[in-house]
Amino acid sequence: MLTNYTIGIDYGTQSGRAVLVSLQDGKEVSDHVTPYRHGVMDTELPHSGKKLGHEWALQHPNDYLEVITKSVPAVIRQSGVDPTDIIGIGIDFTACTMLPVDQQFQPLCLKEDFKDHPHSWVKLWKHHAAQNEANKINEIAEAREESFLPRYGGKISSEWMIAKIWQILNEAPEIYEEADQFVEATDWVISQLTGNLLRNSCTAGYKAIWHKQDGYPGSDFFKELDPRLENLVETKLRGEVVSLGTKAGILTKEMAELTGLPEGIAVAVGNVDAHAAVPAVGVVEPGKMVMAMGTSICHMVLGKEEKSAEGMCGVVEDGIIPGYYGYEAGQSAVGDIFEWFVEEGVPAYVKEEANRRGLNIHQYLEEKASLYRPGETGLLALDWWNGNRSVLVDTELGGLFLGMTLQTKPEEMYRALLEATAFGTRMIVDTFKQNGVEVNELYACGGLPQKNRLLMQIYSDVTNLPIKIADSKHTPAVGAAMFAAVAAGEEAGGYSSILNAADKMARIRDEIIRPMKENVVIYDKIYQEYKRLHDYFGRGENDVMKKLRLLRSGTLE
Ligand SMILES: Nc1ncnc2c1ncn2[C@@H]1O[C@H](COP(=O)(O)OP(=O)(O)O)[C@@H](O)[C@H]1O
Ligand SMILES: O=C(CO)[C@@H](O)[C@@H](O)COP(=O)(O)O
Repeated sequence: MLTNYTIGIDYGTQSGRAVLVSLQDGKEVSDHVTPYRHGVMDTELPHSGKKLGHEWALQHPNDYLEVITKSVPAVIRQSGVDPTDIIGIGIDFTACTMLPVDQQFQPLCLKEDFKDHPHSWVKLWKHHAAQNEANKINEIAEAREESFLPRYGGKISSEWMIAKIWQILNEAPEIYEEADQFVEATDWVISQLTGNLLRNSCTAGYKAIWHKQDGYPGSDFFKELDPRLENLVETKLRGEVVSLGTKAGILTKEMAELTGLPEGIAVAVGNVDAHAAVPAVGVVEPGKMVMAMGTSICHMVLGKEEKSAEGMCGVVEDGIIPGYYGYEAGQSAVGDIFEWFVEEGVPAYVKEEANRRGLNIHQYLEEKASLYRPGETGLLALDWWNGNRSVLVDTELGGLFLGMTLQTKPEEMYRALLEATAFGTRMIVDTFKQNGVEVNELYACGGLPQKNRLLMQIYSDVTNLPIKIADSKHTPAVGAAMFAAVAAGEEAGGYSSILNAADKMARIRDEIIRPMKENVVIYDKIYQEYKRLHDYFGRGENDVMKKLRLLRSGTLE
């Protein structure tokens, strides 16, 4: 056991990161990042340059394979570890990131006949163009009093599998017809490593309305959505759904040659990025909320009973850790909002000054924004730059700044954006608590906790909760490596369960960020105003944000 290692790969929004992890203590021996060559394709297709509509977000499946062929050999090389000591590999992915494939699991977008068709490509989690379909799914599910709806906080999101599939059917029936199956990218990558296509219970549960006891919604529900969808589950969503930590198969000879890994090692079934992070910070019991903080935030918490909370993304039995109900909620833009501001919203003098001081713009603005006390900017923002995932589940909402004057400074606006995202998290925490899901402390992982100290203090002050930070550069990847150790099994030198793996491998920093009393009091007052604005613009009292969208698309009647 002591000399064994596994590899975990975290497929994020902009890059894939591999880590080689020691099974003895969870230490990341080496890591390597491969940025996606095609990034997020949200304006046009490769090859043809064909324009994409508003709210589209696609990816290139070959970028995922490039992460394997570049980052895996790199981590083996850097580590100096003997490849024969590597006993398994696992991955986690953004979700629902899905694609249509043919019978040989080949993505339709890689076939000559379909490469110029936008609907043949991978739809990234943040592809929000299936909102009409999501609205209809919700309307019909509500009218039929479908029992699955409360498990998803009352609403199915346009980010998820069924809405995305239905959009394909509506806008490109020929692609729908041609697809042998629609699969999560995480399951597709595993099929490329093993030759087996298995659906993991985590993405199926959270993103495709699958339930451990009830399975998918009935064919009568799908038929009412659209008669052409009646047999979707038995046809294009068919396949075994297996639990996390299951061995999907063994690494193929071809993949072994491409990566330098031994042929035949265990490959774990796919997982979701945020969910994989939970055991990696040692959270295997209720009351501890894990925030995977990057482009977006996913909020994960475990419970002993199945409860319903408005706007949560889902509660899935065994969805994160076996034996518990796993709850997920989220904010669909966080780091992305800060990036938007840094790229689109700061004047030249800020860039020059940051440059002169050898800081990036985030660092420069964080430093300046830290000099303010809560409330001092006089600003309040709504964090809906990419819609609202929880608790409103509405991708058609937009961002808002309030209180600007001729004296407003960029650092004040940056601080207001950091605060707005913290208020969004508080809304989620409060909603869970009000519905009987315990949240007593926060655990943070992902890129943001390491990059922005002010942000973390604001989150602690706004929620009035202590925050523990992951002691790992790529926490979800470590989680994926832990599930790989479980897939390999004790007999191969791995672990018999994810609880045992977490016990030995989870790592958090010693330092805890604690709420500062004087800040908590002021933020509590500002939060009441945030809540009022949130409800006013988000719950239908003033639909101006939606009207503006309709005006933009020329469809306001
Ligand atoms: N110093 C910073 N402060 C706040 N946000 C930052 C900072 N540096 C980068 N970001 C944001 O972090 C996000 C990337 O987060 P990361 O966790 O690395 O990636 P991913 O979400 O793809 O997993 C980007 O949206 C970027 O704008
Ligand atoms: O929605 C989920 C998980 O359910 C995430 O994959 C999605 O928010 C993307 O996460 P990142 O911000 O890229 O870490």
